[in-house]
Amino acid sequence: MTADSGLDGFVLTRMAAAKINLALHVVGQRADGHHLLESLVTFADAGDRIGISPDTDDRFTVSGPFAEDVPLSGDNLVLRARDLLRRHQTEHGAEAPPVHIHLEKNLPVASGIGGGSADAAATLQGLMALWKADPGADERLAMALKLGADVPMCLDGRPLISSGIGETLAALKTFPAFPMLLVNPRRAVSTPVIFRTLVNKTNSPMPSLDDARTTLEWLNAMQAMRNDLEPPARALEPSIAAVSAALSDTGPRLVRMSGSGATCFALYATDAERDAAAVRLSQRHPGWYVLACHSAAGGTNDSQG
Ligand SMILES: C[C@@](CO)(OP(=O)(O)O)[C@H](O)COP(=O)(O)OP(=O)(O)OC[C@H]1O[C@@H](n2ccc(N)nc2=O)[C@H](O)[C@@H]1O
Ligand SMILES: Nc1ncnc2c1ncn2[C@@H]1O[C@H](COP(=O)(O)OP(=O)(O)O)[C@@H](O)[C@H]1O
Repeated sequence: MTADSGLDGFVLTRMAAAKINLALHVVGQRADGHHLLESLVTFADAGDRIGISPDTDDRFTVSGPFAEDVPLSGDNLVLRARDLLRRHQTEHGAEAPPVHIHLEKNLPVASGIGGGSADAAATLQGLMALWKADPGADERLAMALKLGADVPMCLDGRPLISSGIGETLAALKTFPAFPMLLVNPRRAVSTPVIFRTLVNKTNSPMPSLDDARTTLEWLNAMQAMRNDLEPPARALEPSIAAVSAALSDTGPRLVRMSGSGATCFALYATDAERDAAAVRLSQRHPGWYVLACHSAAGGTNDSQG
């Protein structure tokens, strides 16, 4: 396992898109301690990248700006996904020959935008294609959940509403794309710690989103929603308040923290407004991670208005 330069020459490449919890309501807790969530989720048109090629032995290499922050051991979600799918193949008498997997780590680690989950999902998808593996929908969901609560939604990759701990997914019939900024203060935040410090485990559910059609209707609906993990994350990591305030100063339509933090997102009316905000924030806060991108559109509505 060594550092490597890039993805040129790989037989197969996959994007592992950043996941954004546009809203996240914690509505209960299971007997096993896992929290029951309702979340409005979309994906960025940017993220990590995975390359896979057949090889004589299994290999794993990592490059990219956040390569040093990911475990290179078997704990890496890329390797856990590979090993899980291989076990499934072996149990079904199917082939799972050695592969070289390369991870281009572009997303900050432990940042609330599901980089590891997206990497696991992209690895499963890539290896299913390479090994011609077809576990079926139920087994695929079970494997994804074994890797993490966010992995099923990352496999889906479209704007959706998730519930349970992330096992129930409902794709959105319409959802607008937005010019979006993702900003992280480069402070890792631990998901289990945030869940543990959350005081109120039973909060009001998300409102019905059945009537939202236009961009304005979606924005109004999202403004009335919350991220219940934001208060405990702000208490643990004060730089989240600074990121959120700096984003709010740039005239966006919505600012909120994603997942368990610390990344905050801002949605803008136009690419030009987003780009001006990105320049301003990068100049004022050179230590922050600032990514200008678009969020994915759902269904047939790809309006950017
Ligand atoms: C909070 C969310 C929102 O999308 O995202 P991130 O902040 O991680 O991006 C997810 O629920 C995170 O999912 P994921 O990152 O896959 O978490 P997992 O590895 O399954 O769980 C890590 C730990 O977080 C806690 N956990 C996770 C999910 C959940 N619904 N309830 C929990 O209490 C548990 O202590 C668990 O052991
Ligand atoms: N491929 C990977 N990318 C990022 N983190 C990984 C990966 N594999 C394992 N991890 C571990 O998973 C944890 C959560 O990372 P990540 O998925 O980036 O968090 P989040 O979902 O909060 O953005 C980290 O503690 C990290 O060490």
